[in-house]
Amino acid sequence: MCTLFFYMKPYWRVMLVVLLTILIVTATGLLGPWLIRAIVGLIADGGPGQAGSLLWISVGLAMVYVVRSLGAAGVFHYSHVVAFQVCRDLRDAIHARLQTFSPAYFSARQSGDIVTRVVKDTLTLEPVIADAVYGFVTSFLLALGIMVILIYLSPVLTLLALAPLPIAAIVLWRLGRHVQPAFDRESNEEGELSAMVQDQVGGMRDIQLFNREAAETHRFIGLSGALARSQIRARQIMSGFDPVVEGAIGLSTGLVVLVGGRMALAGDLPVEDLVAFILYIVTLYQPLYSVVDAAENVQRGFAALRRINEVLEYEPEVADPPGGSVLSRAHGEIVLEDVCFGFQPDQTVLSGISLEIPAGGSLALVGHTGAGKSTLAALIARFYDVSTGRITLDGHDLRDIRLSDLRRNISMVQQDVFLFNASVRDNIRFGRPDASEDDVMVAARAARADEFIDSLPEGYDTMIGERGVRLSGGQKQRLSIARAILKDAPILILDEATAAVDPNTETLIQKALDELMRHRTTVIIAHRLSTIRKADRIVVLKEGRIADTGTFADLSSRQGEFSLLSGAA
Ligand SMILES: Nc1ncnc2c1ncn2[C@@H]1O[C@H](COP(=O)(O)OP(=O)(O)OP(=O)(O)O)[C@@H](O)[C@H]1O
Repeated sequence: MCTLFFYMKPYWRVMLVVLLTILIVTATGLLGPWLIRAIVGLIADGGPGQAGSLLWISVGLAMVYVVRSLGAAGVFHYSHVVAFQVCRDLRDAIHARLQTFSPAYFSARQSGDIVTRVVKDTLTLEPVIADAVYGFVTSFLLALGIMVILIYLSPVLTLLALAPLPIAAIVLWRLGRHVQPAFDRESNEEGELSAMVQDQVGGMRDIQLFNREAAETHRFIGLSGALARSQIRARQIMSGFDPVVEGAIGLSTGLVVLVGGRMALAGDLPVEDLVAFILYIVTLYQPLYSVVDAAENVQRGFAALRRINEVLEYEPEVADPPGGSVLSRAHGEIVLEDVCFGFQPDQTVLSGISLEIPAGGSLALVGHTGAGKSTLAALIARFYDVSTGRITLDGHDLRDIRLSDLRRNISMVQQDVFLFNASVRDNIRFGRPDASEDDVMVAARAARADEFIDSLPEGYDTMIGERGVRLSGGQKQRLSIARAILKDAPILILDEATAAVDPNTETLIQKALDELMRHRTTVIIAHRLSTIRKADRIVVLKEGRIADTGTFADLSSRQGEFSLLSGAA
């Protein structure tokens, strides 16, 4: 709830307008039955002189309802103005927060669930802010005003009229306690369903290739059915609310008519006061009605807010150091001192790694699959923090350098290339949005990507589809190399950068990469040992430890782990 108020605060002026309008709506709501009371009084008194007064009160009554409806329109409009803006701010905040999380956060969660939190959960709060918050304020003010009037009209009848209220409130509260877990379950299942659809859409080729359509449909139907059951269960509990309120109104009105009617017959209560009393009781229970109506939104809103807060309050494993040192362009000396790391506390992926890569030097990491090569590269880019030991860049512990400065100094070409659903040009420009058209073309040429780009229907303007689906694996890899070339960072990490291209193209790209590596500190990960021949130093990793190290010539002449890998290559 605090989160909600925090995000509503900037809109206090508009909220003040809404509050003033609510006062108008409340005042006119109280005035309506009062004028009807006056009309009944006039009629009861009778006599020829009453016709003029009747006209004026009728006009007044009509005016009251016109003003009330205009006020209600104002409340509706401005409350939604606030609500949608608060939702937008929350959405922006949660999205901005996600940008600061390390890969550990994303690998532990389903992307569809994260999308649901950003897009859907934030919108679930809209009716809470627009209707519920103002609904509660209006209801409270209206109830307060009516109580004053009722006591003024007849304290005894007021007591009778209010008798069912505590019972109704207790029953509603007890029902409400069951609704919240039902809505929590519903929200979580919605997230799971989105995640499943996202997963299935991404993996549709494999689903079809392995003939898993029926099984996946069955899985979907299972979760979809569970969601429907949760939704029905929550509404089933909610359906108990209406009869409670209706029952309370009925009981209250019945008691007032019985006792108030006898009082009127005995001449102890003017008939117009009895009429007004009955009208006010219905109006008094009306707020209870809107509270009940709003309750569903509020319960759903709370469930959504909990999921939003989980993201907003999540402490990223890798964070900017407070007052971290500023690093403009690094020389590129990287040192690993007795580094150990595991993705989970009880897991060891790398242990006892000590390495030095001088500025401008190149280091190749080789080893069997799963040896920890990509993990080591990820530690240098500080996607994760080391468990023990430390990594330094130009003598600074990575944890002391501002993340944006560190990442600005690193270009990475990864095995699993990620491209955005944008034009070829924008994808190459991703790391340097201000790059000129010429710079983009020079980078594309250096990565041997220019030829295939020119053959695309719209050249550099061609949209490449989600994750670059309209390109081949080798084309994607060349675009990602062009992107790294354009970024022009002093540290280059090539993680199987040429694995997806044919041998001829690989030779061409290798030339471009050799050129690129010349002035940069480079970490190369490759299974094809031919690509690391020129590295200053090669480190052989085995089960997360350094098994051997030396130049290509050194290692080739020894009968160690490297020769086993060469044999495999
Ligand atoms: N996000 C993760 N969470 C948990 N364990 C992981 C994660 N990523 C990798 N691992 C594990 O860490 C180990 C090292 O993986 P890594 O990707 O570094 O190996 P690699 O040497 O680069 O392999 P390859 O040559 O196949 O790319 C593996 O056992 C892998 O299962």
